[in-house]
Amino acid sequence: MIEETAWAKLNLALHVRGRRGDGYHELETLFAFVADGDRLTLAPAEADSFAITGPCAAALAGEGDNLVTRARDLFRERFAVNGAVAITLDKRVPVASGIGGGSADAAATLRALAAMHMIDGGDPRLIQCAEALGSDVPACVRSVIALGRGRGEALTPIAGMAGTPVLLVNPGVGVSTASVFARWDGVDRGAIGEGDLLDCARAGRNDLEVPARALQPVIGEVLTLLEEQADTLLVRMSGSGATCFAMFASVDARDAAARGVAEARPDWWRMASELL
Ligand SMILES: C[C@@](CO)(OP(=O)(O)O)[C@H](O)COP(=O)(O)OP(=O)(O)OC[C@H]1O[C@@H](n2ccc(N)nc2=O)[C@H](O)[C@@H]1O
Ligand SMILES: Nc1ncnc2c1ncn2[C@@H]1O[C@H](COP(=O)(O)OP(=O)(O)O)[C@@H](O)[C@H]1O
Repeated sequence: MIEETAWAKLNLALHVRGRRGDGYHELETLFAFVADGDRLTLAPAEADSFAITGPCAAALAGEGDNLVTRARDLFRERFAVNGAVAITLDKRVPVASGIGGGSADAAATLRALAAMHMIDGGDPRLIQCAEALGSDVPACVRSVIALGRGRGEALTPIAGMAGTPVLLVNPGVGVSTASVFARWDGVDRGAIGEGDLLDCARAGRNDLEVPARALQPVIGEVLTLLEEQADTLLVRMSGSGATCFAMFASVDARDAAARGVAEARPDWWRMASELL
């Protein structure tokens, strides 16, 4: 049996640089990953099966299609391997929430199947599978801090900030990534700078915040609540929202903020963790 964590993805900065002819947008983004997320379990079996459990499972219950089974099928096709597999997805992060839940699940499935078939994690066919499954999936396969370009798949790993305490907060509303991109105003506000990661992130922005807030104004309340917490290093919305995060100078500051958020908004989803 193989267990994999689908580490949740954060965009420390997300600059939209232009619209492309293929329906995607040209991005520059600082990807980071959280040491927690959904959990995948895979085991060889007599017949294929797929079960979803966990606190956020209900949001996916009605959907026949899942990025996990798509990743499984594509992997088998590209690597020409057989063998049934029983997969369980413990869904712990909210669906359609800007932290790459589905992308991270697909990536974890690819990593687990590669391990099961003794295929190297850097095999170009694995990266091709990832690119075919979604713009964020290649970054999620590697799950290291990286600058992403293109539609997010062209990656340059960068150093810094592993272990930084982080708090993720979601107000319980799903946001469609395609709808948020469609509302971007088309203005290129410039590149991400070079140098220290935290300085670059702080000087950067999330260009999808304005369009996401237009669809879900509650995102503004999440950002305000996080900004009110003590000792934050960076407060920002991730991806196309609605999850926002704060990075902290200490574990104590993060834990105090988690208590503060729980008290103010007991109905909002929270995850206290640290950067990978
Ligand atoms: C915005 C980001 C930032 O990391 O994250 P999430 O909000 O999804 O977490 C990503 O670019 C999302 O990546 P991913 O979720 O893999 O998107 P895909 O399945 O490839 O595309 C979904 C839709 O988003 C839009 N899209 C996505 C990526 C991109 N560079 N330009 C786009 O315009 C397109 O409308 C596309 O049809
Ligand atoms: N394993 C999965 N987890 C989450 N969403 C999934 C999964 N498989 C398919 N989806 C679909 O992908 C959509 C985007 O979900 P998700 O990847 O969580 O978005 P985001 O990257 O914005 O957090 C969902 O609305 C859902 O319909």
